[in-house]
Amino acid sequence: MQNRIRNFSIIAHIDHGKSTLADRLLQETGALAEREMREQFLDKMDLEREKGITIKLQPVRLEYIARDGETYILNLIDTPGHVDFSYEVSRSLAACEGALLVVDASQGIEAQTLANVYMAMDLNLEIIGVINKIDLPGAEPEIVKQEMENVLGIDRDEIIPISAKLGIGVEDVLEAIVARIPPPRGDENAELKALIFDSYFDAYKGAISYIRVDSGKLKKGDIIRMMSTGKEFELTEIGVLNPFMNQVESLKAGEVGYLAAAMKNVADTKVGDTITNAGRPAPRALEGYKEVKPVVFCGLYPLENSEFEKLRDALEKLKLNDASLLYEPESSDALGFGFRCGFLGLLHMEIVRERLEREYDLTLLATAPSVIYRILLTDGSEVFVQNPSHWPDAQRIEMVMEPFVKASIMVPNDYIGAVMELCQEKRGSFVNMEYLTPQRVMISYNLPLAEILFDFFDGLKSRTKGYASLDYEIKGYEASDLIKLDILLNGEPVDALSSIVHKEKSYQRGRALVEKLRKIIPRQMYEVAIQASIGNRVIARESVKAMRKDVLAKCYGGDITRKKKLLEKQKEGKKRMKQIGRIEIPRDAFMSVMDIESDK
Ligand SMILES: Nc1nc2c(ncn2[C@@H]2O[C@H](COP(=O)(O)OP(=O)(O)OP(=O)(O)O)[C@@H](O)[C@H]2O)c(=O)[nH]1
Repeated sequence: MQNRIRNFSIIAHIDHGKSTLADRLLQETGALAEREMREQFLDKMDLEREKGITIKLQPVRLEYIARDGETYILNLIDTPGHVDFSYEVSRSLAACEGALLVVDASQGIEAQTLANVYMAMDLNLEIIGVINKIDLPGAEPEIVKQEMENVLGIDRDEIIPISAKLGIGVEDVLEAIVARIPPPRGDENAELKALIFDSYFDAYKGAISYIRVDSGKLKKGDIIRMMSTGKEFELTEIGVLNPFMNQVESLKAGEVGYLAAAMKNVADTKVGDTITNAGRPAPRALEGYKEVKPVVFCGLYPLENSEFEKLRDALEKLKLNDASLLYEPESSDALGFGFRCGFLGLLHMEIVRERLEREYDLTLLATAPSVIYRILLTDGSEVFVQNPSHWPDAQRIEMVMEPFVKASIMVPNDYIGAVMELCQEKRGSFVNMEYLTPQRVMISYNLPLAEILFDFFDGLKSRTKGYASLDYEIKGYEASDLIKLDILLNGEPVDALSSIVHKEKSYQRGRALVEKLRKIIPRQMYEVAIQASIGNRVIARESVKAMRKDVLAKCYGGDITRKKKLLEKQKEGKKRMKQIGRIEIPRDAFMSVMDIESDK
C-alpha cells in the first residue's frame, strides 16, 4: 500500500499557474466532477481570490490510475508562495517526498521560487521541473529549460512542458509523479509520529490539523499528545480530503489527512509540531519545529472609540485561526485604546487588517508598521521596542540595533545599476552578484528589515519595469544610527505619528512627512501647524491655512435637498477622519508615515 503513495507539493511563483495546474490534476483524476468544478476549487479564502494570490491551497488526496494499470494515491500538499510564510513552506515540504517546480515559460525562474526550491533540495525532495504556459505567444521554453538546468541542475531533458490552461501535458506530470517521486518509508508498527503542516479553525469541530503520518498509525478514539507542549487530546475524527472531508478508520505511516480532537484553538496544533500517541509515545519529535515569531508590528485602533470591545472580539476570533497573529492592548494619547499587533510580514498584516474590516465590519486606523529594535541603555540593561512611542530618551541610549535581512534580487542584467542604486539608498551593503544565465543575475545585499518594509518592493518594481523578483531572510541584529522623529500638530506631539528613522535621513524624512501631512490634512476652522522634531529641535514646518467659509455658504436660497446632500457628504468625509484634540486627521495619515518616499 505504502508503495503506491506519492506525497508532493507544487512550488511556483505567484501567477505562474499553480492553482490552474492543481485544478487540472483534480479534474484529470476525477476528484472533482465537472459540475463541482468551481473555478480554482482549492483557493479557500475570498480575500485571496480577490487579491489574485493564493496563500495556500488545501491539501488534497487524488486517486490516479497510471499507465501501468495500478492505482496510486497522490497527496498534493501545497506551499504558500509568499516570503511571510516561509516557515510554513518548510514544514509543508517536510511532509513530502517530491515537488513539482512550475515555471512560467515566458517569465523564467523568480527569486522566491528559487528560495523554495533550495529548501526542497535541502530536504532531499525529488524535484520535477515543469514549464507552464507553453501556449503563450511569448513562451520561450528552451531558454527557461536552460535556465533551470544552469541554476538548479535539473536535467533539461526531464523537464515537462505543459499548458495547465489548455490541459496539455498534464498526464505527463501525473506519470512523472508516479515514476520519479519515491514512496514514503515509515514503519507503521513503530511509535506514532505525525507532522502537523497546517491547521485551521472549524466552528463545530474545533481546530483541525492537517497531518502527514511519518511512522505508526492513528485511529479514532486514540489519545494523542502534542510533543512541543505535552498537551493531550482524544481524537474525535480522522479523515482524508478527496477533495471534501471524508472520514476514515485509520491513517498509517506515509498517509496524509486531517484530524479533529476538540482543540479549542489553532495554537494547540502548531505547524511543525509532532503528534504522538500518549499511550506509546515516540522518544523524539520530528526535526524542524520552531516557534514562529512576528517581525512586523503596528497599532490597530477603532476609528470610533466605542468599537474597542468589538475589535477585541474580532481579534480573538481571528486568532483562533491564526496562531502567528499576536495582539495586546495598548493606548495612544492621540488614538485612544487599541491593540499592538504582531505579524509575520507586510502581506500578513494587510490580510489581517482587511479581514477585520470586512468580516467584522470595523473601521480601523493602522499606525505605520515597525520592526523590533534592540536598545542597549546606559545603565547596562537592554530593551526591545516595537512601538516608536516607547522609544527611550536619547540620553539613556547607549546603542541601537535593528534587524537586518539578506535580500536576494533576481533581474535581467540591464537593471543591475538600478537595483544597486536602490539598495544603496536603502542603506544596503553589497554581498555578491552571480550570473544565473548570460541575461540574468542574482544580486545579494544586506539591508535593514525596516527599509524593506517601507517602499522597497514598489521601488524595485518601478525601477526594473516589474522584471525583478525579491526574496529575503532575516539575519540578525546590527548596530544602526537611529533616532525618533516626532510630529507635532499645533505644538502637541501626536504619538501615533512618531517614527524611527536613520539619522542621516532624518531631515529629508521630516520634511517629506510634514509636506505630505499638509496635503492630506483638510482645512479646518483655524490654522494647523505641522512640525517635525527630533528631541526638542524642530526640523521642518508646514501649515494648513484656516478654512475661509462654511461649505453651506454656497447654498444661497432655500434648496434644502442640496443642503442636505452637502451635509451628508461632510458626514461621509468625517467617517474617514480621526479627531485629535481639535484637529481632524484623515485615517490614512497614520500609515503615511510609511509611504512618503513612494509618493515623491
Ligand atoms: N496562457 C496560459 N495561461 C495560464 C496557464 N496556466 C495558468 N494561466 C493563467 O495564469 C494566471 C495565473 O494562474 P494561477 O493558476 O492563478 O496562478 P498561481 O500560480 O496559482 O497564482 P497565485 O494564485 O497568485 O499563486 C491565470 O490568469 C491563469 O489563467 C497556461 O498554461 N497558459
